[in-house]
This record gives sequence, structure tokens and C-alpha cells, in this order.
Amino acid sequence: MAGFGSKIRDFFKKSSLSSSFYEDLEDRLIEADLGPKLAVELSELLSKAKAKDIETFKNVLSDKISPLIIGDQLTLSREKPNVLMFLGVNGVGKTTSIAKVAHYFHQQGHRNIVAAAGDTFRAAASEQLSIHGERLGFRVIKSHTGADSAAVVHDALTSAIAHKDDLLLIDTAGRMHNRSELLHELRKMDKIIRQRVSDSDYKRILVIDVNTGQNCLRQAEVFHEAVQLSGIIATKYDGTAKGGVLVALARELRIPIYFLGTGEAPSDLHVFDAKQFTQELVTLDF
Ligand SMILES: Nc1nc2c(ncn2[C@@H]2O[C@H](COP(=O)(O)OP(=O)(O)OP(=O)(O)O)[C@@H](O)[C@H]2O)c(=O)[nH]1
Repeated sequence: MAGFGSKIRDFFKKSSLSSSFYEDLEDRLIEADLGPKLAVELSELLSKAKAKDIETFKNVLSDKISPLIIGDQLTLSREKPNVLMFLGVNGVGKTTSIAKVAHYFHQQGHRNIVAAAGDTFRAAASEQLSIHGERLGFRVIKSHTGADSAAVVHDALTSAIAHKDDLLLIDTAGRMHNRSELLHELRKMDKIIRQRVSDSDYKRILVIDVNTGQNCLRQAEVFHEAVQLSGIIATKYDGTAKGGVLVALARELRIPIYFLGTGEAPSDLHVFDAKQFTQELVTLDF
């Protein structure tokens, strides 16, 4: 799949004289993952300005998305433990992101880190987390497959408080038998954490794969409804899609982006820079 930049560039190269220019542009923007609402708004703005050149498009795009995209640096408070719960559908990179975030804070001097294998749905998930823990030097609290994930979270919190850990990272399942079961499970975990950790020390982080396009939006809405998301980690930014979906997400949910994941290694994590991201998107430079 071609990225956002090349799709839009091609469009302006080939279609500048067509009579259905603005409708075609709208379709292209939707394909480029900006989402239907933003695509309609952008093509309407260009249509009003009677603009058909790529420079005007870039200016309109920049004006439109700059206020939408929010970057935020994830920092830990002095309280112990800070709790980060990772949410997202299967395969987006939750477990890998936990390893990356553990590595990131470890490098900042936070040596006491524990993770909870809250994905009790899939046997390999807690195994994978344990392997990361051994390599990177964090403890992992886990239970058997099919165990109550809220109980795992409860045990991990008790352990983190007893050990005076700086950070508790919670892995969760992305799939359940059905949506209401997933929501119920997540809310239960959320409630247990809120009973013992203050709001300022607890973040709910949505992990999304930027290559999954508009599917992300629906997923994000479900998780946001369940636990009120605090921020986003966008993974697989090293792939072909260059984040058009992040603009759509930012527009819909208005939550900050913490990090971009750019590979499988623990160090492949970059603090999100909103200015740089917007610049790359509007220069269509990829
Ligand atoms: N290229 C690339 N691959 C990534 C990135 N993040 C994760 N992956 C890979 O994506 C695959 C899935 O990652 P996981 O961390 O297992 O995903 P998960 O969300 O925990 O999946 P489940 O445990 O099935 O829910 C693995 O092969 C990771 O190595 C990234 O930023 N870039």
C-alpha cells in the first residue's frame, strides 16, 4: 500500500484538470486514512478557495491538523507505583510496547519496574512478557491461562506497593468472546487500580498499529468508552502507512500521542514530536 504522501502527490499530478476534482480528492484523503470527516472538511475548504494546487493543499492541511495533533511526554510522578495500563486489539504491539516503555524508563534511572500479565486469554502472551522481563530486568506477575485478569492486576498492584516499585505496566487482552465481555473485564481492572492509585499516577494507553487504517478509530472508541484513554502509542511507524490515521484519531478522541514505535527492538521507541509529525505529513515527504 502506498503511503499518504505518494497517494496525494500522484493525485495532484494526474487530476488537476478533472471536473470532479474535489470529490476525487475527498476519496483519496479517505484512502490515505485521514477519515471521512476530515477528508470532507479539507476538500470543502479547498473547493471554497477554488484551489487546485498542491501548495495550497499543504497549507490547508497544516492549518487544519496542527491544532488537532497533541504530543505529550509521558513522565512518572514521585508516587510509587505509577501505573500504565496498555490496551489495544491483538497483534498491534502491546507486549512489545510494554518492553519498550520499560526500557525507556529504565534508561531514565527507574530500576524498580514490574509488569502484570493481564492477558490471561492467550497462553503465549504471558510467556512473551516473561521473556522481555528476563532480558530487560523487570519482574512479571502472572497467572494461568483463563485466570481472572482483574485478580492478576490486584496481585501485581499488591506486589508493586510492597516492593515500592516506580512503575507497574499492565498488559491486557485485545480479544474476548465478545465486546461486552471485553468492556466488562477492562472496567473491572480499571476499578481495582483506581481504588488504590490516584488519577494523576495512572494512565490508560491505547496501542494502535498505524497500518490498520480506519479500523483503529472504531477500536479506539470502544476502549475509550470502557476506560477513558489517557494517550496513544502508535506502533509500526516503520511500515508503509505514515500516520494519516493518527490525525483522524486525534480529531475524534482528542487525546495525546506519547510515542511512535519504529521496530521490534526495545530501543525502537520515540517520544512523539507533534511539530515534526505535522511537518512530515504536510510536506508529504515520504
Ligand atoms: N515493525 C514493527 N513491528 C512491531 C512494532 N511493535 C510490535 N511489532 C511486532 O508486532 C508483532 C505483534 O506484537 P505484540 O507485542 O505481540 O502484540 P500484542 O498487541 O501484544 O499482541 P497479542 O499479545 O496477540 O494481543 C510482533 O511480531 C512484534 O515484534 C513496531 O513498532 N514495528
